[in-house]
Amino acid sequence: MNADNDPSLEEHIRKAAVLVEALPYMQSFRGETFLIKVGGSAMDNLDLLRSLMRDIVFLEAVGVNPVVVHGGGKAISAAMARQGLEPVWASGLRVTDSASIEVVAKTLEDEVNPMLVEMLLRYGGKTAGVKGRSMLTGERAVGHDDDGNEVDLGFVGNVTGCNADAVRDLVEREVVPVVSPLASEVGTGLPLNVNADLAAAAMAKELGVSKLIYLSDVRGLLRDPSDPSTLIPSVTRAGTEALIEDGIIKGGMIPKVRSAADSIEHGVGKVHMIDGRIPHALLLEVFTNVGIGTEILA
Ligand SMILES: Nc1ncnc2c1ncn2[C@@H]1O[C@H](COP(=O)(O)OP(=O)(O)O)[C@@H](O)[C@H]1O
Ligand SMILES: CC(=O)N[C@@H](CCC(=O)OP(=O)(O)O)C(=O)O
Repeated sequence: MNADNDPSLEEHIRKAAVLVEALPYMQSFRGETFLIKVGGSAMDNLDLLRSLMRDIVFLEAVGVNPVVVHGGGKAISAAMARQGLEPVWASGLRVTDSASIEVVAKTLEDEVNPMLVEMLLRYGGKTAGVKGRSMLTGERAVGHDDDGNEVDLGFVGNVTGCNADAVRDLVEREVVPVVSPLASEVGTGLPLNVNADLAAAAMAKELGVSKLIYLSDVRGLLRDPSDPSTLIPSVTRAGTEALIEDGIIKGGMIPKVRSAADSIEHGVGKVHMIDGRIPHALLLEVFTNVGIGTEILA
């Protein structure tokens, strides 16, 4: 049969060509570990979330070792509202009292984590949910109000230690770990609520991954957060500090970027910040040279 006069065959040939275009990327990433942080804001649309989980299964099938750390800030706020609890924030972190930490743990470990595991399984992935607090240790974080006064954040932690042996073990068995962002308090063993970006960066450092990929609801780092056309495609670690000093990077983006920069200083190859609202954002970023988000380099 001649492809010239068979449009359906031409379409199949085009699809094969798309696969082959990804070959050099697949060859260079084979055997590498990517830490993928899925933010709560990338979970708004369940169809897109399922599609993202399928892309993660795809990565695993072509030889990459994906490790997932998830957030779930929006789900926590919704669960708190159902219990009549009002979310309070300081320094971009949720002030977490003893009633709230129960909601945080239940939402992240018993709802969001199993949902992601279930989605990965549905696409034929091998996967296991992992409680962050079985690996991460932390100490109480201190927040600040707008006037710079210290705020007691309750059961909120900074990560001080990470024993990722359980995750390495899963990766070696080609199982995709899905990790929830809580830590055990040093000394007491109490659960601490950890910002998921910080948990992801700590694990990325410990695992020495080649890529740390943040999926959120913005195109990437923007010069003007309200204007997607101001995307910063590439920035160095030092460049991010300048963007913070200039007030371009604000709010919850500050801990994300600082922890990302710190992870690069400690051996992580590259950080990508991409928009989970774009279908196949992850595959586009990794397997093409389109570069749809922001990359942070050494
Ligand atoms: N310079 C910036 N570029 C992009 N987003 C920014 C910037 N400064 C602040 N932001 C805010 O950071 C948010 C993303 O961070 P965050 O809320 O922590 O996401 P997630 O919960 O998905 O991890 C964006 O929705 C945006 O409002
Ligand atoms: C201390 C703190 O703020 N913890 C976060 C943990 C979840 C998270 O970080 O979720 P996202 O990635 O969706 O923002 C919280 O309670 O919302």
